[in-house]
Amino acid sequence: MQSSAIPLHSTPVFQPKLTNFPPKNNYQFLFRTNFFTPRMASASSLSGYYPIRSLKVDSSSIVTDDDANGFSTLMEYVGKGGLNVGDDLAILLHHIQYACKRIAALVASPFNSSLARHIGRSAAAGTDVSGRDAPKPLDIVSNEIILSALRNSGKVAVMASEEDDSPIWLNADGPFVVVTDPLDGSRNIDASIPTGTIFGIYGRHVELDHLPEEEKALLNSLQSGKRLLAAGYVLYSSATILCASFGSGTHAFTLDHTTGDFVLTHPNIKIPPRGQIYSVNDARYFDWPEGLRKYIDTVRQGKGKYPKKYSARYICSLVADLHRTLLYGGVAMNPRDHLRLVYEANPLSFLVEQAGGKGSDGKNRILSLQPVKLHQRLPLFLGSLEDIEELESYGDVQQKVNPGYEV
Ligand SMILES: O=P(O)(O)OC[C@H]1O[C@](O)(COP(=O)(O)O)[C@@H](O)[C@@H]1O
Repeated sequence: MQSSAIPLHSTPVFQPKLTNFPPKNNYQFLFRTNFFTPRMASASSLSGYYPIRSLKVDSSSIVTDDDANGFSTLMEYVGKGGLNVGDDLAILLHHIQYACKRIAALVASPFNSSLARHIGRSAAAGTDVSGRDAPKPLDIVSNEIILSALRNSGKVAVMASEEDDSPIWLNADGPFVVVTDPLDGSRNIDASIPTGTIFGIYGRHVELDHLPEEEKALLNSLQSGKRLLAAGYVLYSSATILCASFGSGTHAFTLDHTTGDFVLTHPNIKIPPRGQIYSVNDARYFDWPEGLRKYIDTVRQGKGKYPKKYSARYICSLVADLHRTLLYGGVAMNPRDHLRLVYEANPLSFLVEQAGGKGSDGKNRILSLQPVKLHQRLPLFLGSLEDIEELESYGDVQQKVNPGYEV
């Protein structure tokens, strides 16, 4: 139980010095935030971590409240008074959360469109960035931020990112492999619609250590979702929320901008077994197979197993659509081959399962799939256990017609 004595922080009011803005020809300011900059964090610089050990945690020992403050931060939660995930993973998380605070600052910055133009020009030299799926400049910047955080952690052997053609080999001694979509939903960014970062963490396959770098980087990145040690997303919205699982429940932490800490606000999220919301781009209705059409027609008329008329909600930003689904229940889906197994479907299915829900491609459990290609795409259905099972019972729910859409 959270203590009711949550301290109220006074928000500092900064007087902008108008003469300083915008800074002249210098976009570096966008990378600076008021948060602490971790360099190479070490176990001794992060108080209270036990030496490295496996991720088997005793959830009965998890401390969710800090006596002094009435809340616990992400780093306290994973430290020795909480989950005690071990030094290596705690250090890695420290760097990932810092990277996400930088991305949060970037997407909320009044200058991000100038940055987009600036970086867009350099990225465009010799490259066609006009296509719908072409990386947006903020994708590229976010990718760089995550890459530098993982490198600085010293704990990552390989990073595989949706933004890169191939995985990047970082450190032969790094115990972890990180897969990531650094900025999902970035097509929404110019309208300030929520976006998110997704990440999954695996152990490095030591038995592959003898292989050439390129080969072991790829094989380490193609691990089945069943092997995830931890996964998470960060939602950049009216609040910045880091939602993570280390294999013992799904927990969400909200960024307190006054302290720079992610504070535990949603311990042990349990997705309702039924929701009353479906989330899909239903302009695609006429490209859907019969089974999916029937399912949606049925639930929106209140004729499904749950006799309520379902409502539609679709942000078109996977992290935001999933976050709502975790809290309110229902189904978030993209029935066409669009979302990526490695960077999106696996980490998010892990979180959903840890919250008691289900992640499916319409036929199979996502976490049981063996990725064969790094950028493999598939239909994705995430949500309440009973809703997903009902949807799967319609059989024919994967959209095969995928013409590529203009918006
Ligand atoms: O165009 P659709 O099929 O509605 O797809 C929308 C989905 O695509 C995404 O924008 C991801 O696309 P990208 O991986 O190409 O960025 C999700 O955030 C969103 O859920």
